[in-house]
Amino acid sequence: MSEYSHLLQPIRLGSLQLRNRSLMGSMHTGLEEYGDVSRVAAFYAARARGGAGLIVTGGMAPNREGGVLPGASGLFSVQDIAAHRQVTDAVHAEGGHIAMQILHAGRYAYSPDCVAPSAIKSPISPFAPRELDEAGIEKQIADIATAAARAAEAGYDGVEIMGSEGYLLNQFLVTHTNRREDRWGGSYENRMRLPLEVVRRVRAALGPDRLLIFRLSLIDLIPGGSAWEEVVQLAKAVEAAGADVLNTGIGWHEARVPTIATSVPRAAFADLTAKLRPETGLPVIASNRINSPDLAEALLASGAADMVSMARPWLADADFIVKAASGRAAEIAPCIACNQACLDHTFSGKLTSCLVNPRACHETELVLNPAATPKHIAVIGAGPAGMTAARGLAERGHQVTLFDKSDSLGGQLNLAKQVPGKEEFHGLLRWFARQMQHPNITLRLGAEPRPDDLARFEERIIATGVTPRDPGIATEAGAPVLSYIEVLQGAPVGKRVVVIGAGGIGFDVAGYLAESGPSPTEDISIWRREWGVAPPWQAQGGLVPPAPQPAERQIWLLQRSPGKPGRRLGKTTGWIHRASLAAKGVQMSGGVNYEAIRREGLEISRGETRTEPQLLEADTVVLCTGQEPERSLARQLEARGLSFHLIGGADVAAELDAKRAIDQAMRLAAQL
Ligand SMILES: Cc1cc2nc3c(=O)[nH]c(=O)nc-3n(C[C@H](O)[C@H](O)[C@H](O)COP(=O)(O)O)c2cc1C
Ligand code: SF4
Repeated sequence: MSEYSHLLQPIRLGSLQLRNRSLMGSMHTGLEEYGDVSRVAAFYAARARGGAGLIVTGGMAPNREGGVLPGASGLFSVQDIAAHRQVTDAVHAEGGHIAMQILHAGRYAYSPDCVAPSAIKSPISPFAPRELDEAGIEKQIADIATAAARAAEAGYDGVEIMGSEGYLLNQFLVTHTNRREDRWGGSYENRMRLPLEVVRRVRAALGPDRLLIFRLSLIDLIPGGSAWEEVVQLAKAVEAAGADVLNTGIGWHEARVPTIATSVPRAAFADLTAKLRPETGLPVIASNRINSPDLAEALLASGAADMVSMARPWLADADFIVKAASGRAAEIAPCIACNQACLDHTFSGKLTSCLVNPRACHETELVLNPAATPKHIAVIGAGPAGMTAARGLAERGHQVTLFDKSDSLGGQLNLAKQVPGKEEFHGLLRWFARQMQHPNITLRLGAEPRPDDLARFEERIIATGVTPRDPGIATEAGAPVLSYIEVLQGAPVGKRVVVIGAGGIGFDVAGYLAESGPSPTEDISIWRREWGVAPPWQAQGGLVPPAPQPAERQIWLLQRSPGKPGRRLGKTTGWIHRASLAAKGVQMSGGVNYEAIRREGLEISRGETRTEPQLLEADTVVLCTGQEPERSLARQLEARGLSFHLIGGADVAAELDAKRAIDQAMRLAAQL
């Protein structure tokens, strides 16, 4: 029997028989708007081939006013059906099943034409919505039902109605956004009316045989959000209205609690799904931060859910289930929940991909074909760029020798994994190490090759990474200065610390120094206290006041440029880092000039006018002032007349950027 016997067990949902219990959760990738349906079809077909039991598409708008963005994809007319048919055919040809998600964004639509139950602007949108009148409400319901009928015609096995994350249906449910006094507002019965009417009409449009999934918000994480009893009441009513399955939705987009970031403990919300399961007769699906077959299996075995949704893990590895089912779980590329190439891209209007798998959403164009002429290739530097290049080249049939001067693989990933909230890097390093066990890769760790050693290779790839940049600040002899590398390698640090540089590394170092005791990511009760998530799920919206966190150290995090520190942090994660450090008492400040590092601390002045110097007393000053490309070997090769390719930090080292490094390495490996 497989170690994943629960995960791989078939399940019947409505009249649909699925081959296993894994659901690829809905993700709007931006591919749909690219205008090349074959790429969308290839993206989903790869996941069907990789064993996904059921795929749910990214949210499709039922009409123009309901689109997340003005150009958002949808099923607006019968003309759109043929394009969607290509996608469903491609998935079915691989033995998979696919449902289309219908998402009406309501006041979250980034458009001046957005609509909502009441004219209350969302804090995350510049547009105030128009309050729907009776006819407007009927139009939205009818458009959603029509989209469902078209989905059935396009060959989808069913639809998922997006009822969570603060979109239109969710907006009707809570008084936070629904102040109506007609039959669509007021009592909870009235506020439930729209979602329930949508379910009834979608069921009628689909007929009895297609699947109807309702994505239900189990915890809104906003003030005035639904209470648990209301969630249960809605679940029962949705069942009675004709849904087949309940999928878990967590938190509104405007919530100030992280719900999918890497610092969120794995399966942090699965106990909500477990609590809902006995309340209805419907199968339930757990979601959020479930990223390994072991965890999915454990949840199913414990009876927490009937199926497990994984969204981003299917970006990181299109062969998730095939690998799990064939004893190759260790080869599954792990989603580290960084959001850097997926959600951050979506929110910047860029095509989604994946930091660990740059082929995600580039299936047709970034292909590792067998090499026409296999070569002997040296890769110098075993960080993420070097390892990605080595593996890609090896898969294509090249013979690769991978050198690194240190005794271990991973380069700067070994530092990242020390940071509380970045525990996923341990798994990423294990996966990379496993990837290097390829018959075409020879590892030469603890080796610093000289140009003469490299002359015999047909290609040379320099991935030697970075060295910390010297910021050129006047420094008194004996001043207590450390580099971020020394700190993350465990050098002793005092109780009063100034961190110079508020980029990603500065934030990581401040977080590392501010945390004593167990990491909240590894202890869910600490995490809940830190973010004010109510453990017994009784509080309205699931929120309680966060517990104050005693500060172990006095920490300053400074940056030279004026304005908000950490502006270049991830679009969807920057606020989490700022809020987390603020809660730990870290003082963040921009517009700071570093005058001198003294034995007593850091002397600063402020602003362009350079105010009177002030001494920030500190026992340790930590430099997080950027990096320089490490190119000494490249220069030696140049002098020797040997050609080479530069990748990763050795090429561009403005800020450590594993996403760019891995993408660049993979593209080079595909070309050589
Ligand atoms: C790039 C991206 C786009 C998403 N788009 C949608 C969407 O259109 N509809 C939806 O219900 N959820 C969407 N989600 C949320 C996912 O379905 C899922 O709930 C979330 O990623 C947490 O699950 P995971 O940890 O398995 O990724 C999106 C997530 C990502 C990363
Ligand atoms: S970019 Fe990061 S969060 Fe997104 S799928 Fe890849 S590893 Fe996961």
